[in-house]
Amino acid sequence: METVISMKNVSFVRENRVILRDINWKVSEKEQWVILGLNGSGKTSLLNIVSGYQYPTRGEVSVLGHTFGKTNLPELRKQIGFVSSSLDRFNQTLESETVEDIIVSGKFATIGLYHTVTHEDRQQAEQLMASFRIDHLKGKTYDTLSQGEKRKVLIGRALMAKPKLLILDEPSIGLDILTREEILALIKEIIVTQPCHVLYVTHYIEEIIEEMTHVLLLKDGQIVAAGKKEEVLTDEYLSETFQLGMNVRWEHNRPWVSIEKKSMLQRS
Ligand SMILES: Nc1ncnc2c1ncn2[C@@H]1O[C@H](COP(=O)(O)OP(=O)(O)OP(=O)(O)O)[C@@H](O)[C@H]1O
Repeated sequence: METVISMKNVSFVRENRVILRDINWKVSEKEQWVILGLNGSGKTSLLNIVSGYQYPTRGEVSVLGHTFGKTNLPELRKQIGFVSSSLDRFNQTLESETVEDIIVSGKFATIGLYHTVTHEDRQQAEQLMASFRIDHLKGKTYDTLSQGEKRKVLIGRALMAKPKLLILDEPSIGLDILTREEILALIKEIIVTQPCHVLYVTHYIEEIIEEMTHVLLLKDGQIVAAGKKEEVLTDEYLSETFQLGMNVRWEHNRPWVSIEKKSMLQRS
């Protein structure tokens, strides 16, 4: 079985602060992982290391068979699709782009189209739009889209490069319940139909759909638990991770949490 991600004793220190400490984590074939943790627990830092945008201070990292320090990181990055709300930083450039151009640009990992686009590229983008049921948005510019439509376009853009690893950093942020379920349905379709692994970061435990198999819990840059979701999503581990008394229950193969009365409305 091929290892998708391997981290051995990884630490990440910035400005004399330990942001990630002694991370030992392995993602194998056919595993779809969710990363959970409070604000500032180190989730984005972990994703940035996986995608080669930040280098660990200590430890060994290997992603999709590329061992850091012995590999060409730009080559690795081409195999990783990254959908993050931080793309909003580039909104200025995105705003006036059409949906189809944004999706095609995913092939070149650029914001804006600066490369020669082939007929095949256009066809692939059309197929993606059809499968995401956003073909009616063709010709529209990004600034005219709803939040949910924008999210679908960015996920489509990430898939354009046929990534082996798709990182989704809080893709449901700012979405209403209906639109969030649409995005989750899309992610389910991707997991089932595409040969790529998903790494999903969220603050909402009920977004862990049936197809997501494993969970990593982070607290203060350290792993609280990592493994099969049924073993990790326990009252004890969740309460420790979120520093609140929490109870988990499973409904329609999804975990839902409630907060214990004594922990409600507490102020730090
Ligand atoms: N390059 C850096 N230099 C200094 N501090 C950093 C750097 N990167 C991250 N941090 C700090 O490390 C901590 C973890 O940040 P990170 O963004 O990884 O957390 P997170 O779990 O993704 O948070 P959120 O859920 O709020 O997005 C934060 O306190 C952040 O300020």
